[in-house]
Amino acid sequence: MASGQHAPISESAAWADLKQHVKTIEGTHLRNLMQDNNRCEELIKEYDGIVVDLSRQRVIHDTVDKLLNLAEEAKLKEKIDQMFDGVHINETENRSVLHAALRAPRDEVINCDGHNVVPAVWDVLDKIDAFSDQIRSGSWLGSTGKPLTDVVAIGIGGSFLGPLFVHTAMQTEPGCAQAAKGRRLRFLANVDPIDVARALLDLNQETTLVVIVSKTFTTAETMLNARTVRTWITSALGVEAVSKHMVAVSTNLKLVKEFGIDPANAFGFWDWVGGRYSVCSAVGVLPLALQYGFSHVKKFLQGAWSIDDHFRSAPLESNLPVLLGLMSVWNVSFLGCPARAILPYCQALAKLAPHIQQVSMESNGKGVSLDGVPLPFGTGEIDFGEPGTNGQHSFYQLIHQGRVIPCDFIGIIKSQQSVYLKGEQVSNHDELMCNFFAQADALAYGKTREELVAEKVPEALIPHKMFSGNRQSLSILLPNLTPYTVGQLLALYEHRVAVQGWIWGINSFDQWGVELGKSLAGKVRTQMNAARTKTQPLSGFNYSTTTLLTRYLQGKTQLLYPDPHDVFPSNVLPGFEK
Ligand SMILES: O=P(O)(O)OC[C@H]1O[C@H](O)[C@H](O)[C@@H](O)[C@@H]1O
Repeated sequence: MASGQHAPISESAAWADLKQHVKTIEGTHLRNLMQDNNRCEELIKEYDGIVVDLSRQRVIHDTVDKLLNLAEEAKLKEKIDQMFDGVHINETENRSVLHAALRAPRDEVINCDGHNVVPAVWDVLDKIDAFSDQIRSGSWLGSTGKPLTDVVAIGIGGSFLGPLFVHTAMQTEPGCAQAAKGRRLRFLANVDPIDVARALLDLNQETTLVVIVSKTFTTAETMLNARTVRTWITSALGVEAVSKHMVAVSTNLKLVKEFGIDPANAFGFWDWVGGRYSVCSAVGVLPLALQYGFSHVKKFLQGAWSIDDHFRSAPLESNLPVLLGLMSVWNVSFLGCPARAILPYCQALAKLAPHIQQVSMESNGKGVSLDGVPLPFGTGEIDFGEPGTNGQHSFYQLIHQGRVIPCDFIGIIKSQQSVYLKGEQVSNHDELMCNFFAQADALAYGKTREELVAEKVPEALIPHKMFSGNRQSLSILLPNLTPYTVGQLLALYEHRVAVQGWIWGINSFDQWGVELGKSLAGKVRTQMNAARTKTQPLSGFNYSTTTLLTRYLQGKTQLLYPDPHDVFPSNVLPGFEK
């Protein structure tokens, strides 16, 4: 190792101690561990209405102590402090990591490079408050004098997944639903023209506001979609309509202006907000405020801040994101479980897993330490998930009897919607939650041969009907699903991911791994253009790519640009008739 470089955490005594400890845990079964009420009580934690039950993790008191030793070894407390102090912990990009400042109360002081960033955050929030109110109240009208009732938010990755998650979670909350009456919010992420067709279906240019969301304002997919939708607007309403129908969210206000958007209609944020951590900036706040009004979105920010404040101040042993992160490190690095299932028993959380997938996998899927030293262990988790009970009828088979996949069960005490049919044993939400409670115990306890014999199951079927159990999960119970608790849930996961990254000693805030594919796509684009317009032969690709590309190019001979009206044929997109 070069001088100045740190040894990976796996060379520490705390890591070795945990490795050793695995043998002790291998001698236990959750079936027995769950009988120890004191242990369970110790592992059930609560903060600001959220209950986190870690008792079905494969841990005993000692394990938690040893994980806390590992946290100390990794200087976790210092790392948390450094983040809130605005230290440039994203070293490869030389940036602070201050998404928590996006939800800080007005009177909070959070410094970045010697100045308090909170007033600037609130300047943008106030601007969104005023703008969204103008749109919603109809004091801002489209170019033909009609109110703008529909919003299309164009963005991808972090400029899409977080806002979609929160929108999905708020949609059926009664107060939010009431506030959104008569309005539509659509997202356009994929560069696939099919996504354009879906996003614009049934929309009318005269009543549509387009929000282009891109931190860099250079992302190829977003910019092509933005140009496409601009054409959709201008070919119906004229070029002058852009100022009334298109606004932008970006850190790159220069490019926003060059695109033709009035700087007055641009909502900024800062390089200390990572894309996947940007939902609390104008990236999420603007589209959500347009749909639901700023007051609801403000509660979402307050919920996130509640966890931020807890994260920076609670002792590590009762700090929810810290404990959640440590459990994940234990599962991934010591118990050999590289995947994690995120299973909300709430349809409104249907987009939680896709969002956390980016937050977690883009943050922690790294191969080298902060110092650039290749790591002798794998980092990151393979995150996936679906709402329960849908997942139960799909992939849970594998989780029960196939591979061991630690699960996050998320349940809600009071549902956004209440249905209780006369004569039914339980309400519909209770029925859902019966599954939430049952699945965690089914995984932990399993089913033994003895139990099956007692049930007189035929011998030949016994091996098929046995469940090993001892499969770890954790449960998060929220009092309800409101903008506030959605904010809490978001921050809980964001900080948990950061904790994991700090323990592993990686930079969770860069994403160099997405660059290579982008630049290779650029090379293909250049050659595709040359092949289509100058019938130039392909060069520089391997045999396989050349073969497939040739087949692709032969399959489509279109060389001319169609008339804009053909770009949006009327049979696909009403409102774009010739
Ligand atoms: O917001 P943008 O600059 O358009 O970036 C959109 C996305 O681009 C890349 O794929 C990055 O890996 C993501 O982290 C980012 O969220």
